[in-house]
Amino acid sequence: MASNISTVAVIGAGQMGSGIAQAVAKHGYQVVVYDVAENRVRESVEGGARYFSRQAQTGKMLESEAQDAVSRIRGAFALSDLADADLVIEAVSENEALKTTVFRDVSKVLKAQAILATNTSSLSITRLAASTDRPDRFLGVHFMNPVPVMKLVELVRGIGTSQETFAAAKDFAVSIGKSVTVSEDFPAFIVNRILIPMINEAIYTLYEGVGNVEAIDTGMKLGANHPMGPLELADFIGLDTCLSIMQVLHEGLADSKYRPCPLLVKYVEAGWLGRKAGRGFYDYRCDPPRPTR
Ligand SMILES: CC(=O)CC(=O)SCCNC(=O)CCNC(=O)[C@H](O)C(C)(C)COP(=O)(O)OP(=O)(O)OC[C@H]1O[C@@H](n2cnc3c(N)ncnc32)[C@H](O)[C@@H]1OP(=O)(O)O
Ligand SMILES: NC(=O)C1=CN([C@@H]2O[C@H](COP(=O)(O)OP(=O)(O)OC[C@H]3O[C@@H](n4cnc5c(N)ncnc54)[C@H](OP(=O)(O)O)[C@@H]3O)[C@@H](O)[C@H]2O)C=CC1
Repeated sequence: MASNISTVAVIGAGQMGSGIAQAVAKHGYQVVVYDVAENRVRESVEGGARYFSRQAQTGKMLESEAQDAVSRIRGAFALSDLADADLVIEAVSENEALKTTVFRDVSKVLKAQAILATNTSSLSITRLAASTDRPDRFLGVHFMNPVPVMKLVELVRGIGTSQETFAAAKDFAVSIGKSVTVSEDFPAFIVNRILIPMINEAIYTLYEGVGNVEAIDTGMKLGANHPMGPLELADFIGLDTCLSIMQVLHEGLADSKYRPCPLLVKYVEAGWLGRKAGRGFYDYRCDPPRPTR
């Protein structure tokens, strides 16, 4: 475990917050998970129990280790329950106004020395830091989905992030078994600057009728050895998140090559957000999932 960090709070109990809680609890930290939706908190804690039970069943953890890990994740139903956190990882939806409101509210209950980290996929770390009471103790700690499986964490300093904060976050990421890369604070950082325009291009390829969903995904899986096709991956990430990232790239870099595909906009407007909504480029209510185009 990293020195000076024993309790980690996760705000936002969606797919990323829940995965972060599992990865962190697995490595000995106490974890507190908070979400505005109480049912999400319960589902996240239950999801953690299922994850560790599978780890024990498949021999990846001893039964006793798995049970200990489960007991380290607790749900929180008020921000005041996060008061003893040494590190807070914010993983609410990719919306700047929402995130700054969360930082303002949580700052009131945190210890002065607590580190505040954001799992944002694209937003300016410096600008988010400026909305907090601790820009020196603020940074981007960008996990990849699914968190328990993916090896990388991208670290991003804001202009005011202190060296101590950066070093503590790096030690923490390494202590939970992740490899670290460092990105400068530019829209969407490194991984998403490259990955999400590729996904957007796949959606244009669909929009312009070059190929259907199946042809595009099969092409990239078998032709480029990607583990998931780009449309399957977009559904996995969440189409709302993909659109937000494209908008940040488009506005932040002022280059038309980042224009979000109108079909992506349409799917998000329809509420077809991908796997988490039951429908996106595939309909997950069918088994196996059926392409929607
Ligand atoms: C948007 C952003 O800001 C940044 C991002 O995250 S971009 C997205 C980055 N992620 C990717 O690109 C993921 C691409 N996809 C993959 O790598 C793979 O399809 C995958 C790892 C998700 C699944 O791999 P797979 O071989 O097809 O499936 P499967 O055999 O079922 O799973 C492999 C392992 O992952 C585990 N796994 C799969 N999904 C999981 C999840 N959601 N949570 C926990 N574990 C999971 C499985 O349990 C399995 O573990 P074991 O090997 O220990 O049994
Ligand atoms: N999806 C991905 O592949 C990746 C996403 N990220 C980033 O992680 C963050 C979360 O993404 P993801 O987990 O996919 O999104 P999800 O939509 O799965 O989860 C977001 C969660 O935040 C909750 N929430 C909304 N407002 C608040 C609030 N005020 N306080 C607490 N919780 C709130 C949402 O609740 P409700 O649904 O009720 O609104 C939801 O449970 C985003 O910044 C995203 O860019 C980073 C890496 C990869």
